[in-house]
Amino acid sequence: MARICVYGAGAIGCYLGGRLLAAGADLGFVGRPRSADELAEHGLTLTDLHGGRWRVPPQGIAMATGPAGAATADLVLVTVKSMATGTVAAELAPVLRPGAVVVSFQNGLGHAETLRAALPGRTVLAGMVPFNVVSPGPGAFHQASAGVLAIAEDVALAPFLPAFTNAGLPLEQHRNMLPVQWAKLLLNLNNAVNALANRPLREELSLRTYRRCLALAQAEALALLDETGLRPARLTPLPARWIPRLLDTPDWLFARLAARMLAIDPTARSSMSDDLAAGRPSEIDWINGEVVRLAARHGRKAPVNARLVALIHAAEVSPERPAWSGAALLAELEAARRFPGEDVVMARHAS
Ligand SMILES: NC(=O)C1=CN([C@@H]2O[C@H](COP(=O)(O)OP(=O)(O)OC[C@H]3O[C@@H](n4cnc5c(N)ncnc54)[C@H](OP(=O)(O)O)[C@@H]3O)[C@@H](O)[C@H]2O)C=CC1
Ligand SMILES: CC(C)(CO)C(=O)C(=O)O
Repeated sequence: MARICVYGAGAIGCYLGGRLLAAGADLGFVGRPRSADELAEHGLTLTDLHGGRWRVPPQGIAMATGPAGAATADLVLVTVKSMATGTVAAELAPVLRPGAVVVSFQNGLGHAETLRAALPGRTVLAGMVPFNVVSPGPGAFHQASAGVLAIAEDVALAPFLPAFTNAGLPLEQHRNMLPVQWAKLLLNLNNAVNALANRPLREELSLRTYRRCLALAQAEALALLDETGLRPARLTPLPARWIPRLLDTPDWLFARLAARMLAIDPTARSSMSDDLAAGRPSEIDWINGEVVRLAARHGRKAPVNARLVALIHAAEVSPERPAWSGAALLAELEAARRFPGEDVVMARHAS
């Protein structure tokens, strides 16, 4: 049986790894000592929004706290945050078997390229996790929204596909992952809005002022993508370019038109919100920062996304967790859009 290693035992790693283990996969984790202690005490309990529940007892979990845990793997799923990709690539390089396949199941772009550069001779593929995972308690991981895992098409995946299918997590293969990754990134532009709002996703997305903040960030990114000729893949019932208009509809209409977008566990927050809550650096430079870099490459500016980057960096070092009202954040982003050259912080966050 093919051996799988999940590198990074956090929300996504524990959920994917736990589901695969529960379906009988030969799988081990590489994670931090605190994650090893958590899983050794509590095992894994996986649940999903459809009422599914899977249990892996502590004795069924193999967890290494260093790269040696990946040495025998045929498939490595990289599930660390963006800033850790370079370190993981360097850690994998001396231990990974020559024929091993590596998949980046991370948000943002370019992680597969970073891993590939450090891992010559291995197949490195981009993947995409569309759903949210929350941890309601120690060892517990809950899939809080729907979606199908996406991955770059490759013949090297064939031996691993049954394990994912058996686990109820089939892999949808895509010939070109870049449009898929950009479509996910457009949705992830909400991570910053959600983190600044300091509210659960469902509550935040139910309020038009926050949705209009997201619409501004998405419209800016979509205009740049249009210029480069990149058409984002369709991950939602509506094509990506219509979503800003949908976001701008009144709350009652949005609730009717976008029921699927609001089908999220009421406690779920974006992974960026979780990062701020835990005092960890965020992935803002790999999400909204990617839009700012795209603009710069084309001699343009992306002032709305640049402002979100600045606000999140400020929140990362703020002693108090900001909780922007929708109106204040919208005014801030509108001002950034209207006066792109000026670095003025308009409104202060108001609860
Ligand atoms: N959470 C979610 O709902 C979703 C997340 N994603 C994306 O998935 C990726 C993973 O996110 P998420 O699971 O939330 O992240 P987490 O922070 O929950 O998990 C990552 C884990 O990896 C650990 N880690 C980091 N570096 C190493 C290393 N060198 N060796 C061993 N362990 C390491 C981290 O420890 P430490 O914190 O100490 O560094 C942490 O425990 C991100 O790119 C995220 O954007 C995508 C869809 C949804
Ligand atoms: C699933 C989604 C879009 C929102 O939770 C996400 O990717 C994240 O939180 O990072």
